[in-house]
Amino acid sequence: MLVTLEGLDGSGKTTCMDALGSADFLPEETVFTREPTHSWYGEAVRRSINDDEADSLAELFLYTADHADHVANTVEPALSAGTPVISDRYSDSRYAYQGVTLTDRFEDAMAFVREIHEPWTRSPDATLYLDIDPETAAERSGATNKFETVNHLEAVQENYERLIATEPERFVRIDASRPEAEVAADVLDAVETLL
Ligand SMILES: Nc1ncnc2c1ncn2[C@@H]1O[C@H](COP(=O)(O)OP(=O)(O)O)[C@@H](O)[C@H]1O
Ligand SMILES: Cc1cn([C@H]2C[C@H](O)[C@@H](COP(=O)(O)OP(=O)(O)O)O2)c(=O)[nH]c1=O
Repeated sequence: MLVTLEGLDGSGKTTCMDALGSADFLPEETVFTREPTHSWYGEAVRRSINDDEADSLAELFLYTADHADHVANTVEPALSAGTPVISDRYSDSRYAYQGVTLTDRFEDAMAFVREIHEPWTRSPDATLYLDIDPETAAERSGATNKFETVNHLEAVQENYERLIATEPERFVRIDASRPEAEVAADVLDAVETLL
């Protein structure tokens, strides 16, 4: 089973991944992973994130290359062996974020990004959406990169809502504005139920 965590920057994904890492109900071999990954493709992505002049279409393909490598070399092999995979960000991040950065180039940028993935990606079985308002998200994330402004995060949030409306059965919405321990407890409960 592939479970993904999604949400705005600062929504608490890393904090919840840490809590999942010490959950005793998960098999020892569970793969905890993330996008951008730690591979050299992921390094290229981080370089682009920190470059305010990066071309948004080139950036989409860097993220997508990282995803292709992640699916082929981490996600699929684990799933084929029956090992659960939990990923901090995954394809929905591209649909939501690059669905915003590419709005000046495509009529429906999110649809374009989805079409690029559709023939080869492996969709998540379930996605936990850490729901938080853009102001709190920007505050918590410290607005350290070009994606972390309130205006940008508002548009990203709208795209996440579009994705949830399209596939409500895949998403579990978690109110991430509550204290860390409560959010993490809900995430653990949701994953235990899913598995
Ligand atoms: N529920 C919460 N309430 C208050 N602060 C939180 C909460 N969850 C996370 N934080 C803090 O917000 C910051 C961003 O959290 P993090 O888990 O790194 O988010 P993300 O991985 O989604 O960007 C960290 O300083 C973290 O300690
Ligand atoms: C995976 C992914 C991340 N991003 C953005 C979201 C973040 O602003 C940035 C880095 O992601 P990440 O390191 O997960 O940031 P955070 O822990 O703050 O949520 O990259 C995209 O725009 N598209 C993507 O496909």
